[in-house]
Amino acid sequence: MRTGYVWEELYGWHDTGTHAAFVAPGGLVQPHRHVESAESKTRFAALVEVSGLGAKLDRIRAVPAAEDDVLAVHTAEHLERIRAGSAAPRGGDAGDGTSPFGPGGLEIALLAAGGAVQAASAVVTGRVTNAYALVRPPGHHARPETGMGFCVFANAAIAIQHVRRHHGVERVAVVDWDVHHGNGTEEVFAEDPDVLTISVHQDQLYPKGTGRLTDRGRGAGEGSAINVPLPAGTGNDGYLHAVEQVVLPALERHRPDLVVVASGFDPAALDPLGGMVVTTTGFRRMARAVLDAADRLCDGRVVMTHEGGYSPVYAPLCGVAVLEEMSGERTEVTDFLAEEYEDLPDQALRPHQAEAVAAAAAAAGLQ
Ligand SMILES: O=C(CCC1CCCC1)NO
Ligand SMILES: [Zn+2]
Repeated sequence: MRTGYVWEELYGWHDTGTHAAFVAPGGLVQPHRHVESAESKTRFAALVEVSGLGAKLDRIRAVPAAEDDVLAVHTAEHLERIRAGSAAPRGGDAGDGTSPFGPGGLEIALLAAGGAVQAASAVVTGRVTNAYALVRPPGHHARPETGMGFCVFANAAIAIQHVRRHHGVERVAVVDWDVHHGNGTEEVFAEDPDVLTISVHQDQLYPKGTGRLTDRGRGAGEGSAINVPLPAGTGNDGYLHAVEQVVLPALERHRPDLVVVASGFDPAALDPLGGMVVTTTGFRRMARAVLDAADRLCDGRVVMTHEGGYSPVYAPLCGVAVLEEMSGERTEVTDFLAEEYEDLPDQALRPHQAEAVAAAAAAAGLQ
């Protein structure tokens, strides 16, 4: 069992400025670092090293994604928008006005997509069993014609199209456990029956108007998108219930050659953007379930691309927990919150959560 790992220091140089989350400079909020700052990612990378886990992983170096790989997913206009912003003295924006980047941002965004491409290539060529691409900027909101939600390029989608074109991969399943709907990945593959996208997210958190039960893909891809909108306040048992009742049966039905996880840690209890109460234990259980399904279905081939997760303290703990499950290694990293939270009523599966999961399973024809 070999687990690949992508991290490049340059990801920490992606500059999202001082937008103080969503208030533009000059608003009523004292300027502060953007909520999508480097910190939660650089601290995750640091914990991988300091815990000793890094020495047991197969380090995969990222190279910038080739432009034809980007253009397999995005429009030429979008790529030019990023190129122009990157050449501007104060940088630019990925397209929605809240996804800024600094001068040179194109190179870093290409390196993020390229990190996902290299991780996926290492998995499908058998260099490693599975791989975690700790990349930045994130990608799961990026649409063909625009970036959004802090995402510049659709990293996972670009990696999927690359391995389908270059390594004969045909059927892919995407499991997105970021607290926000993976609208970009879903849109890229909405008409493609060979790529199943499953998003488990907080109902109508972001983007508004997408990720509904009724959004199931279109045309030839009808049924190739599954959405599991969960109520705010869902904890470990609710998430595991969603995985067991929807994700696993959908994976069994789709029979993928490769599983891609859009790994966001913003469902975590300490995350400033999410409204869920998942702990490291919850991420560990979800990862275990998906990894075991991949073992049954596709020789364990799993690629994870890092998405959201904004707690500088807690996201790193969640990341190490997932990497431990992927690699089979164990570290001395502990999470006292998980121990305290384990017995809280928040973590129990509540009736309205079970109803939401049952509705998603029914909408996906899984019941
Ligand atoms: O973590 C994220 C970013 C979500 C924010 C983007 C703008 C408002 C919410 N997406 O997965
Ligand atoms: Zn998110």
